[in-house]
Amino acid sequence: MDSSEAERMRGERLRVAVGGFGAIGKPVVRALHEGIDGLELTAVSARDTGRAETWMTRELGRAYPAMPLARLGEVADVVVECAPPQLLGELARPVLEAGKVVVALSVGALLSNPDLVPLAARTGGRILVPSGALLGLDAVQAAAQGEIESVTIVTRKPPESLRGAPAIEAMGLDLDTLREPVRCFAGPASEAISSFPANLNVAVALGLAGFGTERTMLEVWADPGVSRNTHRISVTSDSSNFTMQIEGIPIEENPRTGRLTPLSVISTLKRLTAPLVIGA
Ligand SMILES: NC(=O)C1=CN([C@@H]2O[C@H](COP(=O)(O)OP(=O)(O)OC[C@H]3O[C@@H](n4cnc5c(N)ncnc54)[C@H](O)[C@@H]3O)[C@@H](O)[C@H]2O)C=CC1
Ligand SMILES: O=C([O-])CC(=O)C(=O)O
Repeated sequence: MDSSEAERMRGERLRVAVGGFGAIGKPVVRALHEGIDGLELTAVSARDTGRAETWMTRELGRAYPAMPLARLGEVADVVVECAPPQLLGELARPVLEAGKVVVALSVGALLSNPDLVPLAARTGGRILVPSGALLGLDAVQAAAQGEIESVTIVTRKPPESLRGAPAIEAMGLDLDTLREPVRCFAGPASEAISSFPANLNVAVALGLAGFGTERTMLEVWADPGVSRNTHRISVTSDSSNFTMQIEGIPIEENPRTGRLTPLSVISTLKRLTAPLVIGA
């Protein structure tokens, strides 16, 4: 970050761009449009620019500039990544090369782009991972400053929210006729993401928060008995043992994603400039 960038971080408004215009991107764009202290929305990126412009004009009364993911870093200090996971590198590399900030939602894709963290370390860029659909990453990170003995996460999802996952297709599971819960995965978080690239970012975020994705143990259930994306996390460590559960209400437009996730991004954005930061 050069001195003019540093000045902007201190005094001027931070410029924010949003890459991906779906279940997470739209509410985040709306919140930035409605106003977050110290932040200014400068651009968005969508697969279908025309549709995004129509949506913004209808819903917000103006269309913010739309541009390709790889160019968002040219017009923003902070770029929110909420696009399909295979596009994380394309969006993040130029932002990090410029020493800027990526707020990453496709956390699982950090594992298949292992150059991004060293790139950020070299340039002074930063990758911020909101807690997203999860909870308690602050406590897991604190416990990791001591000795963690185990971290487990058991995920139960309504069958509908697992539709399209490669693992479900490989199992030949008919999600429409499930009567009983079916376990679709058991193993380390690091191995789950290739089978569920759009469903288990939370397990990778949990792993990265403390015990490592290879030691963080995950079970995934397609459960016709739940209507919410449910994650139950248990941690044992030399400072504390804790168990946490979250039941996320799926977003209608994209039931793979819960309502809390865009709110978590908005909260992360607010904390970029807030004078008081809780749970930092
Ligand atoms: N960390 C977390 O807790 C969570 C992470 N996620 C992840 O966040 C990411 C975004 O999730 P959602 O908003 O729910 O997905 P979504 O599928 O609703 O939205 C993604 C958007 O990106 C757009 N897109 C596709 N190709 C593009 C391109 N070349 N350029 C620009 N935009 C393009 C799509 O048209 C779509 O509108 C996904 O990777 C998802 O797995 C989702 C939920 C929770
Ligand atoms: O909403 C959820 O359960 C989490 C999710 O999709 C993800 O981690 O990608």
